[in-house]
Amino acid sequence: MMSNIIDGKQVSLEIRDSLTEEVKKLQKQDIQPGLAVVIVGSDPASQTYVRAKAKACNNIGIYSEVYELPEEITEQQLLEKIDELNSDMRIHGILVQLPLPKDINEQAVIERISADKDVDGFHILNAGKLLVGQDSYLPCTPAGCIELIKRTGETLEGKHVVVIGRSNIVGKPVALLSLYENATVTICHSRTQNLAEIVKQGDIVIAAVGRPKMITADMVKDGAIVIDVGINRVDGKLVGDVDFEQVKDKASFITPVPGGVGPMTITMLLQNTIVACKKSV
Ligand SMILES: Nc1nc(=O)c2c([nH]1)NC[C@@H]1CN(c3ccc(C(=O)N[C@@H](CCC(=O)O)C(=O)O)cc3)C=[N+]21
Repeated sequence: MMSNIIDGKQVSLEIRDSLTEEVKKLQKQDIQPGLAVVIVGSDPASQTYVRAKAKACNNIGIYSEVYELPEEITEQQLLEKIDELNSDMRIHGILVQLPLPKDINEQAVIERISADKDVDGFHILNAGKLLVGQDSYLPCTPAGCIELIKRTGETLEGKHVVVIGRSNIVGKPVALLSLYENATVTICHSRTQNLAEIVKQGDIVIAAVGRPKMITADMVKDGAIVIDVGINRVDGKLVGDVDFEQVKDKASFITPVPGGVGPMTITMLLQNTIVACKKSV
C-alpha cells in the first residue's frame, strides 16, 4: 500500500528545485534575490529556526543576512535596523523572528517593515489584502498547508475544512486560504463547545493550537486529511498537535512532525522572497 504520510521534506525539495532554477534565471539577468533575518535575544529554538532559514537561502542561491541583536535592544533601535533594511537595495525580504522580548511592541515592529518586503505576510496591509482577496504575500505556514493538501491530489473545493486555532499567523489565514479554495470552513478554538464532534465532521483537519497530541483518533473522520501545524517540545522531542500514531491509521493523508508543515514554511518563505525580488525590478 502507498504511504498516506505526506512527506513535507520531499515536497519541499521538489519546490526548492524549481525555485533554484528561478534564482539562476534571475542571476543570469544580474538580479540577486536577498533576504534579511533579524533575531532578538538568544533563545536556542529561535536560533535554530533562523539558521535553518539562512541555510535554505544559501542552498537555493538566495543571498541572506542574519542580524543577531541583543535581548536588551530598545524598540527604537530595532525600528532603526528595519529602516536600514527597508532602504537596502540588496534586501528584498525582511523577516523579524517572533516572538520578540516583552518590552518590544511586536505589531509596531512588523508594521515598520515595508509591506513590499514583508515576506512573512504579517504586515497589516498584507493581512488586509488577504482578507479582501487581493494579491498579497501569503503567510508562509498557511500557504504551506494549502500546498501540501493540493499535492495529495485532493481538492479543497466543497470540502469541510475544520481549523483548530485562531491565531493571526496560522489559524485565521489558513481558514481564509481554504475559503478561497471554495472549502466550507469552521474555525474552532479554546472556547469551542463539543470540539470533538465538530472536528469529526472535517474532511480536512488543520490543527494549529500548540497542545501536544490533543487531536486523538476518536475525533477524526475516517479518511480525513490531517495537517498538523503543531511544534511542541516534549522531553526534548518535537511533537505535533495530533496524536500521529493513533490518527495515521484513520486519515487518508497525514503530515508528520517533524518533516511535515515545518519544512514547507521555509520553502514558502523562499518563494515569497523570490516574488519580492521580481516585483522590485
Ligand atoms: N517572523 C517569523 N516567521 C516565521 O515563519 C516564524 C517565526 N517568526 N517564529 C517561529 C516560527 C516557527 N517556524 C518554523 C519554521 C520551520 C520549522 C521546521 O522546519 N521544522 C522542522 C524541524 C526542525 C527541528 O528539528 O527543530 C520540521 O518540522 O521538520 C519549524 C518552525 C517559523 N516561525
